[in-house]
Amino acid sequence: MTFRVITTDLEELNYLQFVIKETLRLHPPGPLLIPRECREETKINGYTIPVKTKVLVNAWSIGRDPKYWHNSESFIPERFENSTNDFKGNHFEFIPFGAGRRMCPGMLFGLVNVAHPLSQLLYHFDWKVPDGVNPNDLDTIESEGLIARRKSDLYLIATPFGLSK
Ligand code: HEM
Repeated sequence: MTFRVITTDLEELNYLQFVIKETLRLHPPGPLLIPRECREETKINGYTIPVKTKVLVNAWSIGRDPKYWHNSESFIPERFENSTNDFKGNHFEFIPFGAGRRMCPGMLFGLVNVAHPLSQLLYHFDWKVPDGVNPNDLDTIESEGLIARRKSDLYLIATPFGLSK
Protein backbone atom coordinates (compact mmCIF):
# COMPACT_ATOMS: atom_id res chain seq x y z
CA MET A 1 0.00 0.00 0.00
CA THR A 2 1.36 3.48 -0.76
CA PHE A 3 0.50 6.19 1.67
CA ARG A 4 1.16 9.81 0.70
CA VAL A 5 0.78 12.53 3.28
CA ILE A 6 -0.36 15.68 1.51
CA THR A 7 -0.52 18.00 4.49
CA THR A 8 1.26 18.28 7.81
CA ASP A 9 -1.75 19.83 9.53
CA LEU A 10 -2.26 17.30 12.35
CA GLU A 11 -6.00 18.08 12.57
CA GLU A 12 -6.45 16.82 9.02
CA LEU A 13 -4.32 13.71 9.30
CA ASN A 14 -7.07 11.35 10.41
CA TYR A 15 -5.54 8.20 8.98
CA LEU A 16 -2.18 8.98 10.59
CA GLN A 17 -3.98 9.36 13.94
CA PHE A 18 -5.53 5.89 13.42
CA VAL A 19 -2.07 4.47 12.63
CA ILE A 20 -0.67 5.98 15.85
CA LYS A 21 -3.61 4.60 17.85
CA GLU A 22 -3.21 1.14 16.37
CA THR A 23 0.54 1.23 17.11
CA LEU A 24 -0.14 2.20 20.72
CA ARG A 25 -2.70 -0.63 20.99
CA LEU A 26 -0.29 -3.31 19.79
CA HIS A 27 2.94 -1.81 21.14
CA PRO A 28 2.26 0.36 24.21
CA PRO A 29 5.64 1.90 25.20
CA GLY A 30 4.85 1.08 28.86
CA PRO A 31 3.46 -2.47 28.47
CA LEU A 32 2.85 -2.86 32.23
CA LEU A 33 2.15 0.85 32.86
CA ILE A 34 3.93 2.03 36.04
CA PRO A 35 3.98 -0.31 39.07
CA ARG A 36 1.54 0.90 41.74
CA GLU A 37 1.03 -0.07 45.37
CA CYS A 38 -2.38 -0.77 46.92
CA ARG A 39 -3.02 1.65 49.79
CA GLU A 40 -6.00 -0.22 51.24
CA GLU A 41 -7.47 -3.70 50.92
CA THR A 42 -9.66 -3.82 47.81
CA LYS A 43 -11.96 -6.38 46.20
CA ILE A 44 -11.95 -6.68 42.40
CA ASN A 45 -13.91 -9.35 40.53
CA GLY A 46 -14.08 -11.53 43.64
CA TYR A 47 -10.32 -11.27 44.32
CA THR A 48 -9.08 -9.63 47.49
CA ILE A 49 -6.06 -7.39 46.87
CA PRO A 50 -4.26 -6.97 50.23
CA VAL A 51 -2.87 -3.63 51.32
CA LYS A 52 0.67 -2.90 50.01
CA THR A 53 0.29 -5.31 47.05
CA LYS A 54 2.35 -4.22 44.06
CA VAL A 55 -0.06 -3.95 41.14
CA LEU A 56 1.06 -4.27 37.52
CA VAL A 57 -1.58 -3.66 34.85
CA ASN A 58 -0.82 -5.54 31.65
CA ALA A 59 -1.88 -2.95 29.05
CA TRP A 60 -0.04 -4.93 26.37
CA SER A 61 -2.22 -7.99 26.74
CA ILE A 62 -5.42 -5.98 27.34
CA GLY A 63 -4.78 -4.25 24.00
CA ARG A 64 -4.61 -7.65 22.28
CA ASP A 65 -7.52 -9.31 24.05
CA PRO A 66 -9.80 -10.90 21.40
CA LYS A 67 -12.72 -10.36 23.78
CA TYR A 68 -12.51 -6.64 22.96
CA TRP A 69 -10.69 -6.47 19.61
CA HIS A 70 -11.54 -8.29 16.39
CA ASN A 71 -8.46 -9.73 14.63
CA SER A 72 -6.67 -8.56 17.73
CA GLU A 73 -3.15 -9.47 16.55
CA SER A 74 -3.54 -7.72 13.17
CA PHE A 75 -2.53 -4.14 12.46
CA ILE A 76 -5.79 -2.52 11.29
CA PRO A 77 -5.79 1.29 11.74
CA GLU A 78 -9.27 1.46 10.15
CA ARG A 79 -10.75 -0.13 13.28
CA PHE A 80 -10.67 3.36 14.81
CA GLU A 81 -12.62 4.93 11.98
CA ASN A 82 -16.14 5.82 13.18
CA SER A 83 -15.18 4.46 16.58
CA THR A 84 -15.42 6.31 19.87
CA ASN A 85 -12.72 4.07 21.32
CA ASP A 86 -9.99 6.33 22.61
CA PHE A 87 -7.01 6.18 24.95
CA LYS A 88 -8.07 9.06 27.17
CA GLY A 89 -8.81 6.75 30.07
CA ASN A 90 -12.52 6.04 29.52
CA HIS A 91 -12.13 2.76 27.61
CA PHE A 92 -10.32 0.28 29.80
CA GLU A 93 -9.57 -2.06 26.87
CA PHE A 94 -7.20 0.61 25.49
CA ILE A 95 -4.92 2.16 28.12
CA PRO A 96 -1.45 2.98 26.67
CA PHE A 97 -1.46 6.09 28.92
CA GLY A 98 -3.09 4.38 31.89
CA ALA A 99 -6.40 5.57 33.36
CA GLY A 100 -7.72 7.29 36.45
CA ARG A 101 -6.13 10.06 38.44
CA ARG A 102 -2.56 8.75 37.98
CA MET A 103 -2.82 8.43 34.20
CA CYS A 104 -0.10 10.04 32.09
CA PRO A 105 -0.18 13.85 32.40
CA GLY A 106 2.10 14.14 29.34
CA MET A 107 -0.31 12.39 26.96
CA LEU A 108 -1.03 15.33 24.62
CA PHE A 109 2.59 16.48 24.62
CA GLY A 110 3.73 12.91 23.90
CA LEU A 111 1.21 12.45 21.09
CA VAL A 112 2.14 15.69 19.31
CA ASN A 113 5.78 14.66 19.55
CA VAL A 114 4.95 11.43 17.76
CA ALA A 115 2.52 12.80 15.16
CA HIS A 116 4.44 15.92 14.17
CA PRO A 117 7.86 14.36 13.34
CA LEU A 118 6.12 11.38 11.72
CA SER A 119 3.99 13.58 9.46
CA GLN A 120 7.07 15.60 8.45
CA LEU A 121 9.04 12.44 7.63
CA LEU A 122 6.17 11.05 5.55
CA TYR A 123 5.55 14.38 3.82
CA HIS A 124 9.14 15.00 2.76
CA PHE A 125 10.38 11.48 1.98
CA ASP A 126 9.36 8.34 0.15
CA TRP A 127 10.14 5.24 2.19
CA LYS A 128 10.96 1.70 1.22
CA VAL A 129 12.50 -1.38 2.75
CA PRO A 130 15.94 -2.44 1.41
CA ASP A 131 16.03 -4.65 -1.70
CA GLY A 132 15.25 -8.26 -0.96
CA VAL A 133 13.31 -7.51 2.23
CA ASN A 134 9.62 -8.32 2.29
CA PRO A 135 7.71 -5.73 4.41
CA ASN A 136 5.52 -8.58 5.71
CA ASP A 137 8.62 -10.23 7.20
CA LEU A 138 9.63 -7.22 9.32
CA ASP A 139 10.13 -8.23 12.93
CA THR A 140 7.93 -6.12 15.24
CA ILE A 141 8.79 -7.94 18.48
CA GLU A 142 9.52 -5.63 21.41
CA SER A 143 12.36 -5.78 23.92
CA GLU A 144 11.49 -6.74 27.50
CA GLY A 145 11.50 -4.16 30.27
CA LEU A 146 9.50 -1.37 31.82
CA ILE A 147 9.75 0.62 28.59
CA ALA A 148 9.34 -1.36 25.38
CA ARG A 149 11.18 -0.59 22.16
CA ARG A 150 11.91 -2.55 18.99
CA LYS A 151 14.05 -5.59 19.70
CA SER A 152 15.75 -5.45 16.30
CA ASP A 153 16.79 -2.34 14.39
CA LEU A 154 14.58 -1.14 11.55
CA TYR A 155 16.38 -0.35 8.29
CA LEU A 156 14.54 1.80 5.75
CA ILE A 157 15.62 3.77 2.70
CA ALA A 158 14.42 7.37 2.64
CA THR A 159 14.35 9.26 -0.65
CA PRO A 160 13.49 12.97 -0.68
CA PHE A 161 10.01 13.31 -2.19
CA GLY A 162 10.15 13.84 -5.94
CA LEU A 163 13.53 12.13 -6.45
CA SER A 164 12.33 8.51 -6.28
CA LYS A 165 12.19 6.56 -9.54
C1 HEM B 1 3.68 8.53 23.81
C2 HEM B 1 4.22 9.01 24.93
C3 HEM B 1 3.88 8.56 26.34
C4 HEM B 1 3.31 7.39 26.78
C5 HEM B 1 2.84 6.18 25.96
C6 HEM B 1 3.18 7.49 28.22
C7 HEM B 1 2.64 6.52 29.05
C8 HEM B 1 2.51 6.64 30.42
C9 HEM B 1 1.92 5.63 31.26
C10 HEM B 1 1.37 4.28 30.81
C11 HEM B 1 1.93 6.09 32.53
C12 HEM B 1 1.40 5.36 33.79
C13 HEM B 1 -0.08 5.61 33.96
C14 HEM B 1 -0.73 4.71 35.01
O1 HEM B 1 -0.02 4.12 35.84
O2 HEM B 1 -1.99 4.62 35.02
C15 HEM B 1 2.55 7.41 32.50
C16 HEM B 1 2.75 8.20 33.62
C17 HEM B 1 3.38 9.39 33.58
N1 HEM B 1 3.80 10.08 32.46
FE1 HEM B 1 3.69 9.43 30.55
N2 HEM B 1 3.67 8.71 28.61
C18 HEM B 1 4.11 9.38 27.50
C19 HEM B 1 4.64 10.67 27.47
C20 HEM B 1 4.87 11.45 28.56
C21 HEM B 1 5.45 12.78 28.51
C22 HEM B 1 5.85 13.50 27.20
C23 HEM B 1 5.53 13.21 29.79
C24 HEM B 1 6.02 14.52 30.36
C25 HEM B 1 6.30 15.59 29.63
C26 HEM B 1 5.00 12.16 30.67
C27 HEM B 1 4.92 12.23 32.03
C28 HEM B 1 4.38 11.26 32.84
C29 HEM B 1 4.33 11.35 34.32
C30 HEM B 1 4.87 12.49 35.19
C31 HEM B 1 3.70 10.19 34.78
C32 HEM B 1 3.40 9.78 36.23
C33 HEM B 1 1.99 10.26 36.62
C34 HEM B 1 1.63 9.87 38.06
O3 HEM B 1 2.16 8.89 38.59
O4 HEM B 1 0.77 10.56 38.65
N3 HEM B 1 4.61 11.11 29.87
N4 HEM B 1 2.88 7.71 31.21
